[in-house]
Parts: sequence; C-alpha cells; structure tokens
Amino acid sequence: MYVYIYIYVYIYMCVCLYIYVYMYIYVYICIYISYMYMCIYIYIYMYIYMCVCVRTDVVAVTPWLAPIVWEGTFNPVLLDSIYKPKKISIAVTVFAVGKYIMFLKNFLETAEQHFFVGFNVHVYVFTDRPKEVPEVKMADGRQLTVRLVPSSKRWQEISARRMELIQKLIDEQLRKNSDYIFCLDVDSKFHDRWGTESLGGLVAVIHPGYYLDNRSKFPYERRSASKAYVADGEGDFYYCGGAFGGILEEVYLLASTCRFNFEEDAKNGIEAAWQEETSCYYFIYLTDCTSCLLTVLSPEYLWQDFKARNPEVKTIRFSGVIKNYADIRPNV
Ligand SMILES: CC(=O)N[C@H]1[C@@H](OP(=O)(O)OP(=O)(O)OC[C@H]2O[C@@H](n3ccc(=O)[nH]c3=O)[C@H](O)[C@@H]2O)O[C@H](CO)[C@H](O)[C@@H]1O
Ligand SMILES: [Mn+2]
Repeated sequence: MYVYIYIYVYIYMCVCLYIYVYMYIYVYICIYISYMYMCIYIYIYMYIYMCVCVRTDVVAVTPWLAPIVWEGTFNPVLLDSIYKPKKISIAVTVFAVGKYIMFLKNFLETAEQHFFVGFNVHVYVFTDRPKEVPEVKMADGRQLTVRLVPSSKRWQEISARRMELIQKLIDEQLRKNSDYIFCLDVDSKFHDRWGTESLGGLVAVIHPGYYLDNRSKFPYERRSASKAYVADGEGDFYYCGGAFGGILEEVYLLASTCRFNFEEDAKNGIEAAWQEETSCYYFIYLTDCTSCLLTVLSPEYLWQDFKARNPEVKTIRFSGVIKNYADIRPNV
C-alpha cells in the first residue's frame, strides 16, 4: 500500500517538476526570442496582477481585455527585474521649436528624476534654437542629441510635422541603437515614476479631459471627407497626441500612416480637428488588429496642470504645464 502511495507521489512530483521546468523554459524563450512575445508575457502578467489587485474605482481593463495601467495595477520591482537583464534602450523625441524651448529645462530635469531611471535613455531634442538647449546633467547610460529643424509660422504645422521627423529619426538612427521610442510634448514635466510598466507594442495615453466622458463627446474628426474620420459610436477612448510610444516598428507604422493621412487631407484642403492628435483614430482601429498590442496608459501619464486631480487619480506621473498660448505660439 505504502509503496503505491510513494510511487503516486513520485509521479505527481515528476509531473509538477516537468510542468514547472516547461513553463520556465517557455517563459524564458518567450522573453528572449522577441519583444513582441515579451509584450504578450508582460500583458498576461499585468492582467493577472490586475485581477488580483483590482482597482474598482477606475476602468482598469479595456473592452478588448487589455489592462489599463493605473497606480496599483503593477509591481514596479518585478517589471524592472524582467527588463533590466535585457539592457533595453529607450529613445525619446521632444520638439522644442521657437519659444517652446523655454519648457525644455524642466522637462529634461524631471525626466532625469522619474523617466526610466536606471535604464538607457537617449533623448532627441528637435529644435531651431540649438544654442538655447540647456545643459542638464544626465546619469550614466543617458544621453541627449540635438537635431536641427526649421521653424514654422504655424504651430499646427510644427505639431503635425513631428510625425514625419519621427519617421525619419527611426530610419536614420534608431534601428541601430534603440528598442522602444516615446514621443512626448515638451510643455510638460514628470512628477512620479514612468517606467517599464508603460512598455508595449504600441502605447497610448487616455486623454485626461475625456476619460470620464461618453464617446459621443470625444473630439474626433467628424467630417467624413477626412482620412481621420471616426464615425459616431466608434472608439472606446480618446487618446493624447502629447504622449505615445512603443516598439520602433509599430511607432514607425503609426507615424507613417498619420503623416500620409495628414498629407492626403491637406491636398483636399482639410486639416483634422486636432492635427496629428487625431492619430487617435489610428489607435482605435488597432484594437482588433493582431500585428500590434495596444498598451493603454491611464491619464496619470499625461495630466493637465490646470485640472484639479480627481480622487481616483492616485498619482500624476507626467503633466502638461499651464501656458499662455498667445505668448508662446507663432500664431493663434
Ligand atoms: C497634451 C496633449 O495631448 N497635447 C496635444 C494637444 O495640444 P497642446 O496644447 O498640448 O499642443 P502644444 O501647443 O503643446 O503643441 C504640441 C507640441 O508641439 C511642439 N511645438 C508646438 C508649437 C511650437 O511653436 N513649438 C513646438 O515645439 C511642442 O513639443 C509641443 O509640446 O493637441 C496638439 C494638436 O496639434 C498636439 O497633439 C498635442 O500633443
Ligand atoms: Mn502640449
């Protein structure tokens, strides 16, 4: 009798060990084969974590069952320990054209304190005023490159042209030295951690002004002649133009699609409601597309300083500063 029990326990333990080793190897392979698999793995992890540490006061999962990154839905230590051995490199693009150069110092200094601390970060500053780029001391593994861009008489053009220049940067530079890219507005600053929890195939931030609204209020482009047209009843979230990112190829695809659509619209005398921010329309059609995993960040990742913090927003990680448009933009 005892012999049978011993044999049973022995077989049971072998099976458990086999499953454990198999899972371990599987995850190991997933992580080391490609970033896309890694994204899937992290996704599953975050999803399970989120189910355990549910935030019931916010929408923490999308209708297509992806997690929405809010404070309390991830474990920063664990996520960092997954990405650290990969020695990932993160490129950041920030445009400081004309008077917007005044925001750069604050942006860079706070990025040093909160943005991917301890990781390789390469900031690309696009400006027409290279001499005014501030000296900011950067930690080891972090660097800054200035790229010269022409100025413009229209802020809409500066803002929208970012897509073309991001595409060019990826082509000319980033494929050699970066894994991920984030494209951020310069008139903003960091207040709290923005790190590995934000990585994904394509990353979008829910706009702080619309996260409590019904979709009928989202300021999508509603003229059907525009390439950025979004029909009534479509789109689950309205995303920010001021912060997006992801792996290089996905952002490349986003930038080239948006640029193409923007130029096509221009030929027909149309400028989409919020210029390239209507790239949001691009995100909404991706949710059922298998080539990309859309990682959705909560408005913690781009709040607006003029807005009081709502109680469900436990922390603000990055926010747009208050500015006087008439003073800083080349046109109104
Ligand atoms: C928080 C957020 O989602 N902001 C978006 C929103 O308005 P914003 O009011 O935030 O737009 P904005 O004035 O900050 O312009 C966007 C960005 O373009 C750059 N810039 C603009 C003008 C200029 O003279 N010099 C210059 O460098 C700069 O990096 C700035 O941060 O709608 C814009 C539509 O075009 C963009 O999609 C912004 O990303
Ligand atoms: Mn802005």
